[in-house]
This record gives sequence, structure tokens and C-alpha cells, in this order.
Amino acid sequence: MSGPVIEVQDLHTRYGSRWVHQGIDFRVERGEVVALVGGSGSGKTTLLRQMIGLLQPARGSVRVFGESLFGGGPRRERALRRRFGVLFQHGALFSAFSVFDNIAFPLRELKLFSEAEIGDMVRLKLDQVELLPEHGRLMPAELSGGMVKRVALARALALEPELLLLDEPTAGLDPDLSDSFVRLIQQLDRELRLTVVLVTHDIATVSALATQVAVMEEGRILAFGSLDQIMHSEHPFICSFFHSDRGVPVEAS
Ligand SMILES: Nc1ncnc2c1ncn2[C@@H]1O[C@H](COP(=O)(O)OP(=O)(O)OP(=O)(O)O)[C@@H](O)[C@H]1O
Repeated sequence: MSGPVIEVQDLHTRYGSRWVHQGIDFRVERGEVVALVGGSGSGKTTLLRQMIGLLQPARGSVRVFGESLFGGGPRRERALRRRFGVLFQHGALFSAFSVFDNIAFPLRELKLFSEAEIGDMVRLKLDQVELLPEHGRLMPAELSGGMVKRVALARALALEPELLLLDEPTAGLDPDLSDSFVRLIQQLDRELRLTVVLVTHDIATVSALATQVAVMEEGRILAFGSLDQIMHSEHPFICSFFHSDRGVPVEAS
């Protein structure tokens, strides 16, 4: 496929009478890892929700793989949605399902595979996120924070998506766990040649993963470019964001 993986044009979003996005233009090219950063409440997660079709634009458009997430008919929309995987902010595992059944869920929904095939695929996904087959028997309540993220990532990868969307992938993890989760995403990104969009507040995550950075403020994209370009911006908001006490373990050359 040629053309961008995601193309957002003149996007306006509102919750009730409150406008959250006021004219967003944004493109994600194949193979890029784009980090959405910005102040709290600037509309990052809402933009991610638009990209996965959980919200409809009030104005403007969101196209994924060249198609609108709405209006193509149920079969076409389902086919389009199978091409991306989502890691939600707190993992969003089904608490009544085991790890195995959480990862199997999107595979079973397809009604294309036998239980034996699903078993093989779930074990492969567990291995990809560096968990053991026996972890499949655990319930979400028995998992550490790092394991929840890995299981949620395995579920997001279950249908072998081309596009992966991650909402705050390292939130709630201590620095060591955060580093090892970022390394895992890096490795999978290389192996699976994914296109990735992630929302994060963590500059270390941006520095390790992102090929492009979009800085959001008050419902607009303030700047878009490589981390190096963004780091050299003189915009006061960007300066305070990237050079604050949150620490910038980034060697911008
Ligand atoms: N379901 C909702 N209903 C009403 N308002 C909402 C809803 N979700 C988000 N908002 C509001 O929209 C604005 C943007 O929220 P969003 O979660 O997209 O921001 P964010 O940049 O991801 O913030 P954070 O970094 O704090 O997660 C905020 O003011 C938020 O309160």
C-alpha cells in the first residue's frame, strides 16, 4: 500500500459543548514510531481514540490505511480494525478471563481457527512478550504491573497487526520495568516491522522509541518532527516540556 498509514485532516472533536481538537492535521507514514506528547488534557488520548474509531469526528476526517473507520459497512470496518492492535492505558484485561483467554479473545472472535490453532498462536504471543506458557493459566488479579502490560501487548499483537497504538505504555511501571518494556517494544517493532503511535508523558520512552514526535497543546499539534528537531524548538511550551524537572535523558545532537 502506498500513502500514509494514518491521515488526520482538519480534525475537530468535542465532548458536549467543549471542543477538544480544533483542527488537527497529522500523518503517520509506514514504519514510523510516532510519539504524541503534550500537557495533561491537551487531547492526546482523545486523538488516539479517534484513530481507532472509538469516537467520530465532529468535523474533518481520520483515515487509516487509506480508509475511513466509519461508513464502510460492518464487514469492511471489521477488516480494517483487524489491521491494528491497541494497548490501552491500564491494560484493560478482562478480569474474569485467564491470561490465555484474554489473548485468545480476538482470535476466537474471528471464528476462523480451531482451539488447537488458537492454543499455538497464544503460546507464540506469550513467547513474543517474554512470558512462559504457564503464565497463561494466571488470572489478571495475580499479575504484576509489568506482566499486565505484557499480556495486554500480547493481546494487541494477537491478530498480527501492521499498526500498533499504545496509550501510556510505561505508565505505572518503575524505571527498571519501564526500561525492559520499552526494550521489548523496540525489539518487536524491529522484528514485526510495525508502524506505531504512542501516547506518553515519559521522555525516556520517547527518546528510546520515537522516530517522530508530535507535541500537542490545547487541541492542536504545536510541532511535529524528529526528537532532535523538537528539542531545538524555541517555543516556550516545548522548552518547558522537554527541559523541565521531569528530566530529559536525551542527548539531542
Ligand atoms: N469522555 C469524556 N467526556 C468528556 N470530556 C472528556 C472525556 N474524555 C476526555 N475529556 C476531556 O477532554 C480533554 C482532553 O482529554 P485527553 O484525555 O484526550 O487528554 P490527554 O492529553 O490524553 O491528557 P492526559 O495526558 O492527562 O491523559 C480533557 O479536558 C478531558 O477532561
